[in-house]
Amino acid sequence: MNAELRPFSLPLSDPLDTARGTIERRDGLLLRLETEDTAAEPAPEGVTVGVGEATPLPGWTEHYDECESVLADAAEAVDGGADPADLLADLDSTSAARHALDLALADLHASRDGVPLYRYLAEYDRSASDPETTDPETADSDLCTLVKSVPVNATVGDAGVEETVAEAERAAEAGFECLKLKVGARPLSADVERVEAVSEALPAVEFRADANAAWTRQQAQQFLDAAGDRLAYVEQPLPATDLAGLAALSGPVALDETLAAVEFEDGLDANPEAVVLKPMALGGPRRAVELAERAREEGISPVVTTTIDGAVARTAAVHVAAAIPDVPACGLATRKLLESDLGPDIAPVADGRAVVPQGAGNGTADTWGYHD
Ligand SMILES: O=C(O)CCC(=O)c1ccccc1C(=O)O
Ligand SMILES: [Mg+2]
Repeated sequence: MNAELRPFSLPLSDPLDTARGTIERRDGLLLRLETEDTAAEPAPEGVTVGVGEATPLPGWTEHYDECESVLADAAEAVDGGADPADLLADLDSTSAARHALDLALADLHASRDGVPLYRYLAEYDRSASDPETTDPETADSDLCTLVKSVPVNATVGDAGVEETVAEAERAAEAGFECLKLKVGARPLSADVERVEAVSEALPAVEFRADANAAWTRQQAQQFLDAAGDRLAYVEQPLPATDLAGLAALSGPVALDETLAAVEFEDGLDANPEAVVLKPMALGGPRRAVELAERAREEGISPVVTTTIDGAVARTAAVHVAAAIPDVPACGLATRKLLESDLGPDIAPVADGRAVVPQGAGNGTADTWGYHD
């Protein structure tokens, strides 16, 4: 197998203001695997390609430099004859790098099988969770459900009341039925006012708020008491590792940063309303689908989002969402925040839903040559 790495840098046209600061650009690496494999039905070209993306974001993943260095080692090992699947374990503490390899492998397998990535992911999860009863002969016919699109939320950055309402109205006008507001960057009373204003302006829309770990226990409870009734949940009201505080809050809470900082099972024990699954922060699309299944077993809602990734990882996250039955609205409408992208958008958002690509694999292998 042959492995190649290529760095990229994507500026945001619309920087995202959060309680943690402003996200202005996304730098990352594409990983391309190519194999002349011995599949029953080899691709006409005689090779199969898988492309993965690592777009690290400290706070959720390792830093860029570490990501680049471990991926360069992995690519060299693959070129030297190592089985890439054996290298995944080495990347356990570098989730963005692991994501690139996990996605490249999943894309390669799905492409070789001639199925869209979401079908491969759903199948992979079934056989992982129930190896005894999954008969490979019949499994595929059981899983022929066509998922054409998945529901997505609009993401509204931190801003004053008027701008927040205007932005929310534009999103609702564009067909979004679920909106996520960034909070925690201004005084509590101002955020409560923003939530009240949007929910009064748009009574039919479901709202979420994301505090990006900005509050103390007391502030978080105060916000939930004042605005909780108007919100489906508050994402990450407290610092990532304050599990006891998160578990003690009264009102609906979702975990995001926490999932990148502690064992997933410990996060589930805090009994959140929802878990925000970022494949980039969890080590890859296959892992994200497994964790979604675990959350569901506990009655916890799995919401899929990205760290504002490029087209390769964003499309893969759409496949992850499509592999989860009855997935709730996901934070996947982030293409419009980017000024340029790794390739054409094959999972475009319209009317509050993202189109799920139906070609083989992730469908983004040609992004490799896009900027050439
Ligand atoms: O979930 C969404 O609506 C979009 C993604 C998002 O908010 C986000 C994007 C980059 C980094 C962190 C976050 C976050 O959920 O906190
Ligand atoms: Mg979040």
